[in-house]
Amino acid sequence: MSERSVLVHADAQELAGAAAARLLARLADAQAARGSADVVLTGGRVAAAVYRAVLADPARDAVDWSRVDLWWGDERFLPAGDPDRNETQARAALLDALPLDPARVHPMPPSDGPDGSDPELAAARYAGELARTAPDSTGLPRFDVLLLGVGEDGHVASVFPGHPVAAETRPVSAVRNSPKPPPVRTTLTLPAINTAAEVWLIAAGPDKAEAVGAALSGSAELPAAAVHGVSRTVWLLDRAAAAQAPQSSSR
Ligand SMILES: O=C(O)[C@H](O)[C@@H](O)[C@H](O)[C@H](O)COP(=O)(O)O
Repeated sequence: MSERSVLVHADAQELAGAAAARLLARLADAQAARGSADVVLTGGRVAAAVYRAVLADPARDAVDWSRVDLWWGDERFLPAGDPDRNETQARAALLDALPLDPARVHPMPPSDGPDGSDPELAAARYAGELARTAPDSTGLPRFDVLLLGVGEDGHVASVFPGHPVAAETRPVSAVRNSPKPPPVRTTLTLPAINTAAEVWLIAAGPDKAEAVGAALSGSAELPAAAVHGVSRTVWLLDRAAAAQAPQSSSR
């Protein structure tokens, strides 16, 4: 049964530093155990703060970045290099400064890539890339850590409450009419997210308090309430985002 931890930090800066330190330790442990590590990145302001904190953390050298596979949980379906792409923002915040193996960095396809402006084809292409590195018949790599931000509406990745993508069973899906701009995206779906060994939900600020509180209370209609790691689910919050968390949850 998946274990849940809820860790509350004084503010967004402390949260980002703690999440970064935890991520580096987890990647180093995965490499010690199996020689490599797979991490799934997400987008948004909080995630970008975590990436910057990883760059600033001296412990980043404890990870052999040439043996890390980087995936994305979702992407805005925009041309390569667009400043609004999650990949562009992750590269600027961290990735371009790391000695990564380019063959092990797996961005979701851009809208000017081989599939042109068809997000369904782009989603299928990414599913194929995932399957190519899968160690078994699941069609997915062994994700050691899958990072998620949390939207004010309780979305994670690009899985939005009440949107058809929330019921999708294929591992990767196109998203049209996203309530959060831009309107077209690609995303891992809830079943794919829930194959990760550890799922980390990272949220900061008062505007997330209601969604975080509802998700931790088990509000079934929220994607943030529906995600869990196979071995561990970790909520990394600042005090403002944890303000409505049920008391029993904080530890
Ligand atoms: O593409 C995206 O926008 C993200 O993947 C999205 O899921 C994000 O993580 C949340 O909306 C939280 O964003 P903030 O951390 O900026 O509030």
